[in-house]
Amino acid sequence: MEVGFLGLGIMGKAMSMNLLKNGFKVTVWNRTLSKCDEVVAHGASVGETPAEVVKKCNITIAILSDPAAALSVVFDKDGVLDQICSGKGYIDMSTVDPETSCKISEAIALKGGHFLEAPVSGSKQPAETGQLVILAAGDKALYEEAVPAFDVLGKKSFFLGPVGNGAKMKLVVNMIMGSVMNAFSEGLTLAKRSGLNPHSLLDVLDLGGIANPMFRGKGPEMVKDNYSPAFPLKHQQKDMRLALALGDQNAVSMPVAAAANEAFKKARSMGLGDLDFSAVYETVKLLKHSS
Ligand SMILES: NC(=O)C1=CN([C@@H]2O[C@H](COP(=O)(O)OP(=O)(O)OC[C@H]3O[C@@H](n4cnc5c(N)ncnc54)[C@H](OP(=O)(O)O)[C@@H]3O)[C@@H](O)[C@H]2O)C=CC1
Ligand SMILES: O=CC(=O)O
Repeated sequence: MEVGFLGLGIMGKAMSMNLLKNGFKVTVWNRTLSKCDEVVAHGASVGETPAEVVKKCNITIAILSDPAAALSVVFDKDGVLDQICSGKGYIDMSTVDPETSCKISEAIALKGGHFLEAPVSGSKQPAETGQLVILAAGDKALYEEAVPAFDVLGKKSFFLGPVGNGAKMKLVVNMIMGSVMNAFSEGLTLAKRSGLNPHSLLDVLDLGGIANPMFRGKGPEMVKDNYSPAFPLKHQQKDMRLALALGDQNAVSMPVAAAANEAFKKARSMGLGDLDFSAVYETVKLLKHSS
C-alpha cells in the first residue's frame, strides 16, 4: 500500500517510520524540508508540496500542530485541495477542533475526494511502537481502506460516526489528561513541601485506584526536572483551549479545566511551551509558601 504523509514532527516522524518498517511505500512532505532526511534514509520518497504528495498517493495522512497548520496545508497554494479528487482520500490525524475538521471535510467533498479525521491518543513512544488509539470519524469507506495502516499505527481504532466526533473525543480525553497533570503536579509539590519523599508518593499512587501509565511514566522524570518533550506543552494548552470552547458551545461548566488551562498558559509565558506538558509542574513549584 502506498501512502502520503504530511508533517514530520514528533508524531509524524515516528508514525511514518513505523509505516515504512511495516512494508508501506511512503511519500513524505514537511514544511521544513530537512526534517525529511531521516525517513528518506529509511526508504521514503519526498514530495515538494502537499499537492505533489496527494497527486502521487491515493491516501494521504497528515499530522500537524494545530488548526492553523491543518487548514494551511489543505487550502494554501500547492495544498491538498489542488490535487484531491474522486478516488483519493485525505486523513487528518492532527488534534484540532470539530469546526476545522468540518471545513476541511466540506472542501474535500466539493472536489469529489474522501475525508476522515483520525486524531490519536498516545504520545511519542506509542507512536514509535504502533500503540496509538485512533479516533476516526467521517467517510466510513475511507476508514475501511485505511485499516491496514491503522493496524500498524495503533493498538485500537474507533470509528465514531460523522466528522467532528473524532475531534470532540480527542479534546475530551486531552482535557481530562491536562487537568489530571495539574493535580498530579500539585500533589508532587505538596508531598515535597510537607517533607515527604516524592518517590514514595509515586510508589503509593502506583499501587492504588488512581494508578495510571502517565503517573508511572512522567512521575520519575518530573522529580528529576526532566521535561524532554514527548507531548509539547504548547499543544496541550491548545487542546485545553479547544476543549474549553467545546464546553462553551455545550454550556458545560468546566472550572477544573479552566484552571488547568491557566497553568499551561502560565507555563508558556515562562518559555516552557516546547518542553513536555509535564513542565506545567514548574508553575506549581514556583508558587511561594505563605508562611
Ligand atoms: N506529541 C504527542 O504526544 C501527541 C501529539 N498529538 C497531536 O498531533 C499533532 C502533532 O504533534 P507533534 O508531532 O507532537 O507536534 P510537533 O510540534 O513535533 O510537529 C508539528 C508539525 O506540524 C508542522 N507545522 C506546524 N505549523 C505548520 C504550518 N503552518 N504549515 C505546515 N506545517 C506546519 C511542523 O512542521 P515544521 O517541522 O516545519 O515545524 C511539524 O511537522 C498535534 O496536533 C498534537 O496535538 C496527538 C497525540 C500525541
Ligand atoms: O495528545 C497527547 C496524547 O498523549 O495523547
